[in-house]
Amino acid sequence: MSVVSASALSLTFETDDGPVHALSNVSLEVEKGDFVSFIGPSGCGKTTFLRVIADLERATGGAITVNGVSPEAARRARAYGYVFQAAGLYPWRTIGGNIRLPLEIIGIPKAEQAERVARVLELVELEGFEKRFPWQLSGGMQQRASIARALAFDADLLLMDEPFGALDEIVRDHLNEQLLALWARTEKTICFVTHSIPEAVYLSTKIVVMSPRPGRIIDVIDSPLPKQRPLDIRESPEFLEVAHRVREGLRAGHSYED
Ligand SMILES: Nc1ncnc2c1ncn2[C@@H]1O[C@H](COP(=O)(O)OP(=O)(O)OP(=O)(O)O)[C@@H](O)[C@H]1O
Repeated sequence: MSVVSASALSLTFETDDGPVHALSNVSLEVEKGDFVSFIGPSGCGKTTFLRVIADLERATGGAITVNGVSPEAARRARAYGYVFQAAGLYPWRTIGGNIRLPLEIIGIPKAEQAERVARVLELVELEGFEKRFPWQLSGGMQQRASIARALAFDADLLLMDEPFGALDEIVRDHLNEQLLALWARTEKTICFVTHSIPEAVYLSTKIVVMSPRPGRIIDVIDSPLPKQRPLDIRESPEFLEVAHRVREGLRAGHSYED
């Protein structure tokens, strides 16, 4: 069974300036354990697609299931953790307090909250930072804390919307490595939005190239790269070939617009 199964999905926003076709005829299967990146220019519907999976938007056409059920049923069953573009930590709560907050809201017993916080802090390599406040952490560490918060739900599916977009390249490289290690250890299914070709190719088992107006899929690339990926794999011919195909797809999508 696919984790996400979309078939001829479309979503049109009715706005004062007329309809906006954010998604058109999107069909995609995300299998358990996949690391799927969505790449494409601004406005091609990447965030909208993630939000449909998360039941934060409703499709206006086609069909989608998450873990075999409707996005609403999946949300109620806490099927996913969501990591946003900005870390979005509450400044008046400690890192541990931020991670705990959603667990408090859904009524997880205190002892289990503590266990989960300790486990996810270890997964993102932030042991010892539980009692610090967000402003005492670097941008990269804050983003890791927000990943920890999403992991604390213990869902098999992680939705990540450009989590590293605001970070400099060195920090981003490091977080990409850490995220791959975390993915390998936890065997989660990850849907990841990015604007960066190297990031998409480095991280993914499957790359979905999208194009705007209307937002649609141009190409789906199954990565030939092995699961173990040192950073210097980015200089290998296989890597460069996939990056080239992504770039070609983006270019083709762009000329469609003109
Ligand atoms: N609530 C909304 N009402 C009207 N239009 C919307 C709404 N949300 C998104 N859109 C439009 O739908 C299109 C797709 O937006 P979306 O945010 O999914 O794109 P994106 O690919 O994630 O872009 P970016 O890379 O800039 O985040 C855009 O044209 C956007 O303006």
